[in-house]
Amino acid sequence: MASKIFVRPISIAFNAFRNYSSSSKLVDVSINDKTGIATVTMQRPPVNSLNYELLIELNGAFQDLGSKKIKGAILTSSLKTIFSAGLDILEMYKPKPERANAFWTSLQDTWITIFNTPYPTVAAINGHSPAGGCLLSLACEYRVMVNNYTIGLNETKLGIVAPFWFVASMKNTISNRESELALTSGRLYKTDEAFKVGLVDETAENKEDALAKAEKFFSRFDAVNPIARFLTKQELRGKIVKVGRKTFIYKIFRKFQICMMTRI
Ligand SMILES: CC/C=C\C/C=C\C/C=C\C=C\CC(=O)SCCNC(=O)CCNC(=O)[C@H](O)C(C)(C)COP(=O)(O)OP(=O)(O)OC[C@H]1O[C@@H](n2cnc3c(N)ncnc32)[C@H](O)[C@@H]1OP(=O)(O)O
Repeated sequence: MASKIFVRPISIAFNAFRNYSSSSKLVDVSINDKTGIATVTMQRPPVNSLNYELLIELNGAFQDLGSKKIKGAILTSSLKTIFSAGLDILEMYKPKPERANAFWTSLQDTWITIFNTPYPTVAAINGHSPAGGCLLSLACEYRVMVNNYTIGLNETKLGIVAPFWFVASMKNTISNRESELALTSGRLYKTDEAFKVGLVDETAENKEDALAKAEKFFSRFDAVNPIARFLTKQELRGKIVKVGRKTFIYKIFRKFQICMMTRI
C-alpha cells in the first residue's frame, strides 16, 4: 500500500494532459489544455442518482486523472438543478446479494478514490445534493455551491443510519458538534446555511460562477510542491481512509447493510 502512495504523485509528473477529453454515457471528463484543470461531469438524468454503473465510471474517471499531469479536478453535474440525489433508491430495493455487494463496494471505492486523489479537487455543486450527493462533495477538498439549493446527510430522515465513513467525511469538514446536530436530525442545509457552518467553502450565483471560483481555488497551490501537498493531504486524511477501507468493522457493517437491503 505504501508503495502505491509514494509512486503515484511521481508518475503523474511525467504524463502530459494536453487535449484530453473523454465522454462515456454517464460521466464526461475534459481537461482544459491551457489551465490543466479537469472537469468531471455527472450526466445521469433525471437526478444523477448513484447507481453501480455511474459509480464505476466516476471511480474510473478520477483514477485515470491520477495518471495525467493536471492542476486539479472539478466534480460537477450536467443537470440544471441537481448535483446528485444520492444513492439510487432502486439499488437498495430488494437487490440481489451479488449486486448489492458490488454496488456497495463501488460506492466505497469511489469515495476512497476521490477522498484520496494526489491532485486537488473541488465540488462545484450546481444543484441539490442530499445524502450520497453530499458525500461525493465531502470527498473533495473544497466545495463551491450555487445559491438556493440544499445539501446534507439526511439519512435519519429516511430511516437509514449513515455509514460511519459518511459521518467521518462530515466530521472532516465541519465540527463534531455541528455534525451531531446535522446527522441526528437529518438536516438538509440551504446553500447560505451550509456556508455559515463551513459545509461549503464558497457560494456562487450560478454554475459558471461556481466553476470560476473552483478554478481559482487551484491557484493556491501554484507555489506548492505537489508531492509535499499530496503527502500532507494523506497525513490529514489517511486515518479516515484506513478506517473506511480496511477494518473488520467495515466488513461486518457491509454485511449488515446488505442484509438490511435484501430484506426490505
Ligand atoms: C431504502 C434503503 C434502506 C436501507 C439501505 C441501507 C443502508 C443505506 C445506507 C445509507 C445510504 C445513504 C445515502 C443515500 O444517498 S440514500 C438516497 C437519499 N436521497 C434522497 O433523499 C433524495 C431524494 N430525492 C429528492 O429529494 C428529490 O428527488 C431531488 C431534490 C433530488 C430532486 O427533486 P425534483 O423535484 O427536481 O425531482 P423529483 O420529481 O423529486 O425526482 C425526479 C425523478 O427522480 C427520481 N429520484 C429522485 N431521487 C432519486 C434517488 N435517490 N434514486 C432514484 N431515483 C430518484 C424520482 O423518483 C423521480 O422519478 P420519476 O420521474 O417519478 O420516475
